[in-house]
Amino acid sequence: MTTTQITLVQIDNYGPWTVTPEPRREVDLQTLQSRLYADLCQQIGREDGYVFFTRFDNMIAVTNGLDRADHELIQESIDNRYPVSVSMGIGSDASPRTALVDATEVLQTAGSAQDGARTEILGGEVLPEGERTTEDVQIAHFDVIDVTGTYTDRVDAFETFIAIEQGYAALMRYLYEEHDSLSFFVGGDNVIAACPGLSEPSYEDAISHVSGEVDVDLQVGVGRGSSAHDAGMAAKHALEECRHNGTRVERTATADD
Ligand SMILES: Nc1nc2c(ncn2[C@@H]2O[C@H](COP(=O)(O)OP(=O)(O)OP(=O)(O)O)[C@@H](O)[C@H]2O)c(=O)[nH]1
Repeated sequence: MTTTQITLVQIDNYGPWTVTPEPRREVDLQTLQSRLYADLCQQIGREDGYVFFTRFDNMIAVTNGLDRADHELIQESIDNRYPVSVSMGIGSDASPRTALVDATEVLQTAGSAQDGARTEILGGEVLPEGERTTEDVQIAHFDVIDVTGTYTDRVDAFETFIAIEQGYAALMRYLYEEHDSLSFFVGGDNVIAACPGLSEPSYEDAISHVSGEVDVDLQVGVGRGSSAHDAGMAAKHALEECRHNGTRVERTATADD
């Protein structure tokens, strides 16, 4: 069984900050957001977690292996170096969807995202070290089959962008509603999903659904591990197997098999 630890990272009181004392230059906000995301990638990644930019003001991380002190250190470091601070809510569950619901509740219970008095909240429980297993995280790494030949080298860049985004939208909704999974666009033609312990037919169904709905053809590599990094690397290797074998779904074997 999987147990995904999810951390919701929310910039404190960001809405008011973007317009106080008057609206700030958009390019400066974009620079701040992308630097903060890169920073979190590095700090969470150092502990083998993954973070996804999501809406930038709210970012979602898979943080199996990060304890409370790791979270605190990241918050302190951000506070010391940025004009904004971040709050973090943590949740753990077999279902990534439920883990995120729990993580979200931690912050919502503490107050509004636009409450100037609610800053640097850290709440929720991390997975106790003794309860972690080598199969806690399941990561699925999707990409569009031959995006280069079908889109990038053939149609204009915006047509390609629309096709990729539509594939992403169809996939994220299907995996969320049918399989409690959280999917994130990570650039190029790639989507990474944090999933519960799904079997191969579930992935085949997801790929067929996206193909039927928006005519975008996907392949997926699936991996398990004790952390997002471990599971994600296994998924990348499995995706290479898809490319090598011409298959749609490849999954590294797990103890559940
Ligand atoms: N984030 C991320 N992006 C990747 C990765 N691999 C490729 N990309 C991106 O995806 C784009 C397309 O690369 P590929 O998916 O290898 O190209 P393709 O033409 O679809 O070829 P096949 O995947 O072999 O069908 C690249 O330009 C990168 O932007 C990855 O592991 N992670």
